[in-house]
Amino acid sequence: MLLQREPRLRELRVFDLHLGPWLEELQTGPVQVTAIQGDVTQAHEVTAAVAGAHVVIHTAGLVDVFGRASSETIHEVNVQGTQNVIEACVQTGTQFLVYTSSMEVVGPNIKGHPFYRGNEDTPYEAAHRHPYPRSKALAEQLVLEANGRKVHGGLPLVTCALRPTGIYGEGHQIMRDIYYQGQRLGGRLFRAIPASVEHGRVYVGNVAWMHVLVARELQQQAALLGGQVYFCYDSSPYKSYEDFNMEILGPCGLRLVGARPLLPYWLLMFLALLNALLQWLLRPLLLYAPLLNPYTLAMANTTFTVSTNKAQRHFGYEPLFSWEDSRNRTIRWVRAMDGSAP
Ligand SMILES: NC(=O)C1=CN([C@@H]2O[C@H](COP(=O)(O)OP(=O)(O)OC[C@H]3O[C@@H](n4cnc5c(N)ncnc54)[C@H](O)[C@@H]3O)[C@@H](O)[C@H]2O)C=CC1
Ligand SMILES: C[C@@H](CO)CCC[C@@H](C)[C@H]1CC[C@H]2[C@@H]3[C@H](O)CC4=CC(=O)CC[C@]4(C)[C@H]3CC[C@]12C
Repeated sequence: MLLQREPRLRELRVFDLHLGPWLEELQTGPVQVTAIQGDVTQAHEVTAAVAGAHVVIHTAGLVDVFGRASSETIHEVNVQGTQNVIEACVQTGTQFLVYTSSMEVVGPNIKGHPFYRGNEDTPYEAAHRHPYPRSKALAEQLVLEANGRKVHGGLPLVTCALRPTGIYGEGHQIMRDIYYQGQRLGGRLFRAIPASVEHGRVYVGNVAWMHVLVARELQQQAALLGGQVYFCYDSSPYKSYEDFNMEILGPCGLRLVGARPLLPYWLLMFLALLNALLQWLLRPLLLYAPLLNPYTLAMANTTFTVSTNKAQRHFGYEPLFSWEDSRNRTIRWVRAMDGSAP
């Protein structure tokens, strides 16, 4: 999107642990695209990649709520990695840093308090035990506290953090896994979450667009945007996590069975705990990481939606993709996956 929507772009550097063939497709236009294979936990690699950059968009992260990675690894990538990016900006004189934070920095909290169509100023007790939200909250704090630090050359570092709600769209692995789960169950999914529990979702293209826009406006309005957080939002409907997924998986042939959860919450939590026990027992032999675990069940059962226009007020953000367009693009992606089932 930077290549399509940022006319002043002269070079795009993509720094990632895993580079993919998709990068070759980007290298066909007038803008120089530099792919750098590297690890954000390695400060020297980050510094080398950042040197000479005008703006850094730091979106790398270990997104794991399924117990695949250790809490130490999650912390090392998400927190230490972010610290490395900040120090690289300071040492090399890069003045603008945008961080991809997350709704999870706020909630849902461990007490299951609902956050109903809240905004960046809504009071809410952010309390986390899980390594992922803790790491995102610590990383966001580092980024916001770094705002105003002097970078090499004496100018101030200008930072901000974007907080996407549940991202969906092309490449969404969880949506993909749920689709194949439904196919294995004869085209059916079984409701486990009450339809009344709203969970915020935002299309990946609109998240990308907000990053492009804030990276541009951060340079023009440093005093207003520096040190700020912005929820990522669009016109995706407020629905339960499962009902939202069915907006996409329904047209792909799946059916959600049950107008209300087929099992009581206590039984679902028992099954989630059983999954967690199995994961622990099997770990020496294999990685067992199902969707259902105590954390994901609690998350899915706690309302968390945002209603805000802070990004619009501060830097003129308007979603680039309508709900219909976002939905149709995602449906097309799911349909194109057929035949590539794992
Ligand atoms: N998926 C979601 O619903 C949401 C994601 N986010 C945030 O968005 C950002 C992108 O996440 P997704 O696109 O969902 O996940 P993703 O796993 O598709 O993207 C993460 C990227 O970071 C790279 N990466 C991981 N460890 C690295 C390391 N040590 N060094 C360099 N690169 C590394 C991965 O290779 C991958 O390309 C993350 O910071 C995540 O916390 C925020 C809110 C919602
Ligand atoms: C119990 C299952 C019955 O169908 C449903 C399980 C759904 C969960 C896998 C998801 C429910 C809420 C999701 C999280 C939410 O969208 C916020 C997130 C923000 C991020 O930064 C990363 C992803 C995630 C933690 C997301 C992960 C999947 C859910 C827990």
